Amino acid sequence: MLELISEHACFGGSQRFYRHQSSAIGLPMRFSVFLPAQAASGKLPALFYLAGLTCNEETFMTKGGAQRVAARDGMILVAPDTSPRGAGIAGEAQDWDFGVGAGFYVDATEAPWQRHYRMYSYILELRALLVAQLPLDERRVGICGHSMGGHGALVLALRNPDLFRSVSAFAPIAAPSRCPWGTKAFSGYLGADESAWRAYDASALMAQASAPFPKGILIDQGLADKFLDDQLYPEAFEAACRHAGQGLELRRHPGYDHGYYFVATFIEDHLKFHSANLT
Ligand SMILES: N[C@@H](CCC(=O)N[C@@H](CSC=O)C(=O)NCC(=O)O)C(=O)O
Repeated sequence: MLELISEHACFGGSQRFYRHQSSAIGLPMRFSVFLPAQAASGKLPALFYLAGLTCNEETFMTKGGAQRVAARDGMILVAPDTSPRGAGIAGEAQDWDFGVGAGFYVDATEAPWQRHYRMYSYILELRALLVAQLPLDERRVGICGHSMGGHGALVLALRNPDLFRSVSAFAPIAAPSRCPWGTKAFSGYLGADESAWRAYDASALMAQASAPFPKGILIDQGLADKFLDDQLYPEAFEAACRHAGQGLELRRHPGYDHGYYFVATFIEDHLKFHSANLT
C-alpha cells in the first residue's frame, strides 16, 4: 500500500512523496513521483531516476529541474531513495560512500547487510508496484541515473532490457569493480570474490551483451568532474559498447563538474532521448 506523505502542484501536474513497506528491503521506503497533468487521461511513459551517493528521494526533484520538460512532454518521473534507512546496523551512517545513502543498487550477500540492503531487487519491486498503482505504461519505462545512480541505471537496464527499454546516465560509475567507491561497496556488500561483482558492473555486463538497446545509450560526462579520473571510467564502458556493437553517445562537456548544475543543464536532452526511444 502506498502512503501519500505530501503533494505539491507543479507545472500543472503533481509532485508527490510516498512511503510504503518494501518486501525486498523489509523496511519502510520513500520515493517521489512527478505526475504530469496528462496522467489524468491515460497511461504515460515513465522515467526512473536513480540518484547518487548521499542523496535521497527528494534530491532529483528539487535540483534536477526535470518537471518542466516532463510536464510538457507527458512523462512520469520516479525517484527512489538511495538505500534503506533505519536498518539498525552499527556504523551504517558512518561513511558517506557506504551504508546509508550508498546502497549501490546491489542485493547484498554479506552480513550484516544482506537482510535489508537489497536495492537492486527494490528498484524492480518499485517498478512493479507503480505500474500496478499509478498510470505508468508498463511497455514504456526508461531508467536514468547520476554517478552511483548512473551505475545503477546501466546495470538495471542491462540486466532487464525488457523492463527498462531505454537507458541514459550522468557521470556514471561505469566500471565499479576497478574504482575505490565500487571496490569498497562491492567488498562490503558482496564479499571478496570478485566474480560476484560482475553482475553489478556495467562495463563487464556490456562486454558480454549483444547490443540490447538498438536505439542507443546516452551518457553525459563533465570534464571538470573531480571524480572523473579515479572513480568513473566512462572510457571502459565506451570500449565495452564498441566491443558489443552497442550504440553509445558519450558526450564530454568541458567545464562541467559532478554536481546538479551539470545534471540540470542536460536533463532536457535525457527526457527527450527517453521520450523518443519509448515511443
Ligand atoms: N560528500 C561528498 C560528495 C558527495 C557527492 O558529491 N554526492 C553526489 C553523488 S556522488 C556519486 O554517487 C551528489 O549527487 N550529491 C548531491 C548534490 O546535491 O550534489 C564529498 O565530500 O566529496
